[in-house]
Amino acid sequence: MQYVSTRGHQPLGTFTDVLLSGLAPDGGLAMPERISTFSAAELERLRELPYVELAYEVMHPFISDIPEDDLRELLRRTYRAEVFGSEDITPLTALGDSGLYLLELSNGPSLAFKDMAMQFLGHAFEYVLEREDRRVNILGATSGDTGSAAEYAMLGKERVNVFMLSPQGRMSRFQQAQMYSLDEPNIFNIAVAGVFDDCQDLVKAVNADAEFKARYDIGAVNSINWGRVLAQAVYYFKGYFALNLPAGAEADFCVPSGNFGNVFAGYLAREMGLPVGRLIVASNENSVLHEFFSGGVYHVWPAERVAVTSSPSMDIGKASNFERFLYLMADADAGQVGTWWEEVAAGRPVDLRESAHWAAVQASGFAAGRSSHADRLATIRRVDTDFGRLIDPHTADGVLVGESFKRPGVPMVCLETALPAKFAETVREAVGREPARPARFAGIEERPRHFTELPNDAEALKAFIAEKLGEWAQ
Ligand SMILES: Cc1ncc(COP(=O)(O)O)c(C=O)c1O
Ligand SMILES: N[C@@H](CCOP(=O)(O)O)C(=O)O
Repeated sequence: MQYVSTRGHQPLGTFTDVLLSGLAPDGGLAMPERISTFSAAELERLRELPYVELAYEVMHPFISDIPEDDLRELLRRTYRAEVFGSEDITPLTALGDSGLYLLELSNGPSLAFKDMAMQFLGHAFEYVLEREDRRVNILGATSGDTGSAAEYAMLGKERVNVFMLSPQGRMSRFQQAQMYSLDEPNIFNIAVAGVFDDCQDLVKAVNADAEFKARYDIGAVNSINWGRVLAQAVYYFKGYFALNLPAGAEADFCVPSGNFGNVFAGYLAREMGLPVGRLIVASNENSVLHEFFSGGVYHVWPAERVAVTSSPSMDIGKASNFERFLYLMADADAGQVGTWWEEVAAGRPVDLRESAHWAAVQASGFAAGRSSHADRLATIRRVDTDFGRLIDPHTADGVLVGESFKRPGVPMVCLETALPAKFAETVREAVGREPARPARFAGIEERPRHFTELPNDAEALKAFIAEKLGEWAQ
């Protein structure tokens, strides 16, 4: 399988090429040249498979350059009960007889759904770098969860350094402590004076400097990396099959969203033939995605408009993977995507209302809703009281919006994107008690912190990376 850029259509190589290179040279995102699909009979065959086998079936059509046995071994190493808490890996829990379900994605090392793909990336990077005798410097941006998931996945990996940008003061205390308490030679935490979108723009600016990128072997672990999206598609299959529906019956999914990676993975699963009816995008107060799906205009929010909320990982005004979605809505017309993204870069709206693309969006199964702090608190409280289940603020946004789109007779699977322990302040405010936390995180907020403060400036970041890497040579 070959990959192309959403903007230029130039060949980007095969899976391992895009795994290591992150952004395309023209600033676009990697997409497979076609999306392989499962027939109804093939889907029936997948129904009973354990997670590792299911992951293999979903992912291998997109990975032509890792031998089958090696890919199976990488997946076996990744999706283990010791790492994800159960043989099931992503258990599905019914919320009473409401027809709502929680797909548990947050039982991995960092207590957020990011581990589901990031643990795979950790093993895949190690495998490919060893095979090619190379090293990589990962540059990432986090609003709180990608950072710790990436750092935990890359801990002790000799061929990988991680430079992780986070928005100073905009994450929960637990999220900050998870990252900043690490004192490892290959991990560099950088607190940027700005919002998550500034951090993401810095990552893109450094990637756009072809000379610097090549010289320092810069790679990516955000969902701009296709490997993340592909590995995330697997749990939609797992969640769907766990519902035990008759062949072909639809299920809807509701996804707390920010950078649009998770819900895009759901769309990929739908495009591959999984009977997903509707994909519901749940936003918090930073509702740029809700604005698009309800009005047809994508207009990124500038940093000063992005609010600090109690579901901070979704405090995003510019959703990276939206580009992949619009690429598909434009029928893989990379020229059109390039034109749209010139508008996005200039801060101007992309208005699809009068175009055929809007009809494509409306036929895509997407819908969107949004939530507020008060909604979040009420939902955490209600789910706790009615179903005896404590959920985190992001999952609460998903449950609230999911409920509002629930169709009679069609199950609504809400993705649990983090555990409440990561957001104790808000959970305490909602239910008046402390969420449980695994013993390994006891007192984490009190541990010494290791991070560097930098301005929102690409040159300062490049200077920092260059200083840390010294005379970098493969
Ligand atoms: C807990 C949590 N929920 C939801 C999201 C939003 O997911 P996405 O960026 O894939 O849309 C994030 C961050 O990405 C997150 O960390
Ligand atoms: N919410 C994320 C933001 C980055 O998302 P990604 O899926 O593109 O890595 C975070 O917690 O860091």
